[in-house]
Amino acid sequence: MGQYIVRTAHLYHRYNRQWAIQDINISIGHTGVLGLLGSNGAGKSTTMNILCGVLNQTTGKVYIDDTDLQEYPEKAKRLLGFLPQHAPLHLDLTVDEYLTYCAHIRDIPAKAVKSAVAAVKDKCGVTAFGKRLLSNLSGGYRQRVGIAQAIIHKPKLVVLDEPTNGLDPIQIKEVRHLIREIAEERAVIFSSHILSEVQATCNEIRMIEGGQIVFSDTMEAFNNYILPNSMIVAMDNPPAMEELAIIPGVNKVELLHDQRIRIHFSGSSTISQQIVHMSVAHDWQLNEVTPEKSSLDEIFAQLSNRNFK
Ligand SMILES: Nc1ncnc2c1ncn2[C@@H]1O[C@H](COP(=O)(O)OP(=O)(O)OP(=O)(O)O)[C@@H](O)[C@H]1O
Repeated sequence: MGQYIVRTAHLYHRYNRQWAIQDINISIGHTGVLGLLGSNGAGKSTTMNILCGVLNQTTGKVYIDDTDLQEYPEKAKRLLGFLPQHAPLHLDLTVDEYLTYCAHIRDIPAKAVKSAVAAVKDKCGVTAFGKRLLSNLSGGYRQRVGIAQAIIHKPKLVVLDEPTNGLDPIQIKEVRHLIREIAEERAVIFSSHILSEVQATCNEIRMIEGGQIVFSDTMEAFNNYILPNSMIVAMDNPPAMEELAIIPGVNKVELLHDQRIRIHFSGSSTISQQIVHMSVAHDWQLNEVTPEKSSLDEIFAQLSNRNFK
């Protein structure tokens, strides 16, 4: 068993003249969830399709548990399960028929198929829907069946491309829970364009933008990295805006419609303490300080500029 269940080395891909991804190096250990976060068109699906051997890279290597995916596709693909962005569901089949079909495709021995289908239905919470046509399931349950087909053969690595896309908030919560459960026994890679989604589910994060990885670390490191860069303050006796604007580190102040003030700053995490001290000294009667975190767009912009790898 290798150190990593999946490792890519200098993956590049272009569909036409333009590179869709460039120099993607991702590795993940044998358990846990790695989130691939990126906006639309960033290169998530391209990366995942290559990771799963559905698309051949232009250059670079993918190793699944140290097996070269291009050289030994059959051996490598036995180790992985994949839920593409558009789940490969046959809507005219029942859940039982579909999962039985998937079990056969995955080479599960005939006498073990029934128990494999029952076990995966139980794991994914679809036991009650075995006889239901897939076309009659809600989006959330279809997605559960999509995840079930990806894990029916007990792969060591599961790759899920935007698994919560189009689901309602309750379904999203349930699918997240399922992903975390699945990841207790194996590695999971999943993609999303929603930061909170990745924050809620993953231990590791890789942020991709313009086809390149712009952040690669643990979720904890990422959360520490996205420090607040603005705050909302409310005061009963506020000073003139100019007085706040000249505080060192403050970039801009905005008076909001409810008379609260948004202060944009950079480089200093002590601005809020300074405001509190000045408020006491000048009797501004401060009654609220709320830090605001950057939007995902701002984080992408910051990280892309720094080329932080
Ligand atoms: N089959 C294709 N032919 C040509 N260009 C493609 C093809 N598929 C993707 N692209 C381009 O490659 C780039 C990366 O696309 P990709 O689908 O990997 O991004 P993504 O992060 O998964 O986006 P989304 O969340 O919208 O699916 C984009 O510029 C996209 O337009």
